[in-house]
Amino acid sequence: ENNKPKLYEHIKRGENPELQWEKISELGDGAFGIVYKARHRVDGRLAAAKIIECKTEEDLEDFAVEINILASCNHKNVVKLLDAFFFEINLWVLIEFCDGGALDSIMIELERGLEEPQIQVVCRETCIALQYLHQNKIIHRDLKAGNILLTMQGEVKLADFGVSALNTRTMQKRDTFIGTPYWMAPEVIMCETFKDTPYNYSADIWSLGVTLIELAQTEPPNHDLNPVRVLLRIAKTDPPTLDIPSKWSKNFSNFIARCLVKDPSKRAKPEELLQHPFLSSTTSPLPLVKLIAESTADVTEE
Ligand SMILES: COc1ccc(Nc2ncnc(-c3cccnc3Nc3cc(NC(=O)c4cccc(C(F)(F)F)c4)ccc3C)n2)cc1
Repeated sequence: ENNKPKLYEHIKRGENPELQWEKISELGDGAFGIVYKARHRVDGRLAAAKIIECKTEEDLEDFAVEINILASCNHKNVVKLLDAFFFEINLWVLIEFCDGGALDSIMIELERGLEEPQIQVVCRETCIALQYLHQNKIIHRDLKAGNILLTMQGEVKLADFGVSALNTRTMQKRDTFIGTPYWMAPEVIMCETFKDTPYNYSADIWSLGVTLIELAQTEPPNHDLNPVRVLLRIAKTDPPTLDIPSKWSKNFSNFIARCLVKDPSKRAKPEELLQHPFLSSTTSPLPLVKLIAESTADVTEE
């Protein structure tokens, strides 16, 4: 049908990616395929290349969703799509390489959390990224330190290594199994029917608040509970706070409190947060350059 070409407008078909991109090393083995560090054979650009085996056209459709999201993003704080190929049942997605790695790996490497000036820079850049995504009607849905990438120059780039693309598929599949609507609660109807309700966007702001606690303490609140218990606990208890508030500025604690508001309609928006005193004083990426140098230094020493 005529909508096919539109869905795949960013995916090159019938071209062998290996003629343009050379695999250098393995970056990780994701749930849906291996990710390599790759270099462009002509201009030397570095990329992270995810190679996914697509057995059915449905698989391809799922991942095309992610590629369309990435292709529609053009912002300094969001990872950039460099290339996409579908060749011999393999889908290749190539993203600009961020040489500082993800923030959770940096904290593991350094065996400590970030200092407040470093958290301020990450927080401001991530708020700007969220504002951009929300303006483009994109909800991240999986914001955490593991999805925030750094470069050696101290740039902050929002990524999503999860299976968000597949989630949409399972979401659609889930929708069909959601059962007859007569017994459905209003908020479930709201969530399923008006995907663009402002409340869905504000879920990313809650996740930002939890991510800030993770950056300060290396783990998110309730990390010691099993996943089922956590769901009940988040829904039932008061919003989490920093374990030792006296270690941090009042502005930091207050910023987190504006994100971790249980009523989505009362939760802060990116615009408000960017005016908050915790962020207004930050300008230079310098604190992050120091952090990345330390963490990559450790790696080279090994
Ligand atoms: C272990 O050490 C390192 C060192 C450097 C890096 N740098 C790096 N730079 C860029 N990408 C990656 C990466 C690593 C593992 C898996 N995927 C990566 N990037 C990537 C991301 C995506 N997709 C997204 O980030 C994405 C998908 C949907 C939405 C969005 C967003 F909403 F944020 F725009 C973002 C697709 C394909 C790839 C290869 N890794 C990683 C690990």
